[in-house]
Amino acid sequence: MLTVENVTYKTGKHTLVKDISFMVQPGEIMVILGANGAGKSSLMRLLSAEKKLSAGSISLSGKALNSYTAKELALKRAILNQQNIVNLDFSAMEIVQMGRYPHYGNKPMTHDLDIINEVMTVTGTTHMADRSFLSLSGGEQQRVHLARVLAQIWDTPEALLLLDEPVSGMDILYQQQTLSLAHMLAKKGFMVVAILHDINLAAQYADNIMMLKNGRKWYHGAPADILSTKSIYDVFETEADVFTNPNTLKQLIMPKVITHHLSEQNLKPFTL
Ligand SMILES: Nc1ncnc2c1ncn2[C@@H]1O[C@H](COP(=O)(O)OP(=O)(O)OP(=O)(O)O)[C@@H](O)[C@H]1O
Repeated sequence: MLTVENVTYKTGKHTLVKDISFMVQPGEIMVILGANGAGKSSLMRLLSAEKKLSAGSISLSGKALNSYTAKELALKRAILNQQNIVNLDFSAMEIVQMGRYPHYGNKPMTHDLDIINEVMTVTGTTHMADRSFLSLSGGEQQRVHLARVLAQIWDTPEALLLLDEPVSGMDILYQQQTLSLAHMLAKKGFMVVAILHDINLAAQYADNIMMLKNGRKWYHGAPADILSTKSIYDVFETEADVFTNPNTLKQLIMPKVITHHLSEQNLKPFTL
C-alpha cells in the first residue's frame, strides 16, 4: 500500500503541495486531476522520492519511502515523466533495456530479455525495436518510454507505477490501449498513480480521482461520487455538463463553449 500523510512541499517561499493525505491500495488506479500549476507534478516528484518532503510522511509497502536505498526503490517503483529527453542515438530496444538495468549485472539474463520482449509486445513497440529512438515520432517515443518503465517493475509484486501525463502525444487508440494496460497492471496487483488532463479518460479508467487546486486536495473519491458540474467548476473554473454514458455507466464530461472573451470586436486581423 502507498500511504501519504499530511505531505507538504516548499521550495523557497513557495508552498507547492499543502497538507495532502491519501492511500492507494494494490489493484487501484488513482488519477490526479487539476488545472495547470495545481501541483500535480510536484506531488508526483514526492511520491517518486525525487524531491524531499518539507513535512509529512510517505510509506510504500509499510516502509518509509526515505528509508529505501536507490536500488531498492528502482526495484519497487517506476515513473514515467512528462519529459524524457534522450539525446544519444540508442535503438528503441536499448532504451527499453535501460529500464531493466537495476535487475542485472553486466548483461541481461534470459528472464530479463523475456520481460523486455513482453513489455514491447504489450506497448505495441516490437516492430520499432531496431529503429533509432531519435527517428521515432513523439507518440512512438512515449510508448517506448512506457515499455522502459514497465520493464523496470514488470515482475515486482505490488509495485508502484507513477505516470505523469502518460498519454500526451498518443493517438486515441494508444490512449485507450495505454490506460487499458494500466488497468490490467492494477488488476495484477500494481498501485497506479497517473496524472491526466482528460477528465473523460479519468472517469473511464480511475478507481479513485484526486482533484488538486493551489497545491491542496479539493476532492477525492470514486469518479461517480466526485465528478460533477460543481467540482469541475471549483477546480478548473470552467463550466461543464456531466452526463452518464448509457453504455458504460461512466461519467461523460462536456465543457461548455466560452464565447464571451472572443467577440468579433476583440478579434482584429493580424498585420505583419
Ligand atoms: N522551483 C519552483 N519555484 C517556484 N515555483 C515553482 C517551482 N517549481 C514549480 N513551481 C510552481 O509550482 C506550481 C505547481 O507546479 P506543478 O508542475 O506541480 O504543476 P502541475 O499541476 O503539474 O501543472 P501542469 O498541469 O501545467 O503540468 C506551478 O505554479 C509552478 O509554476
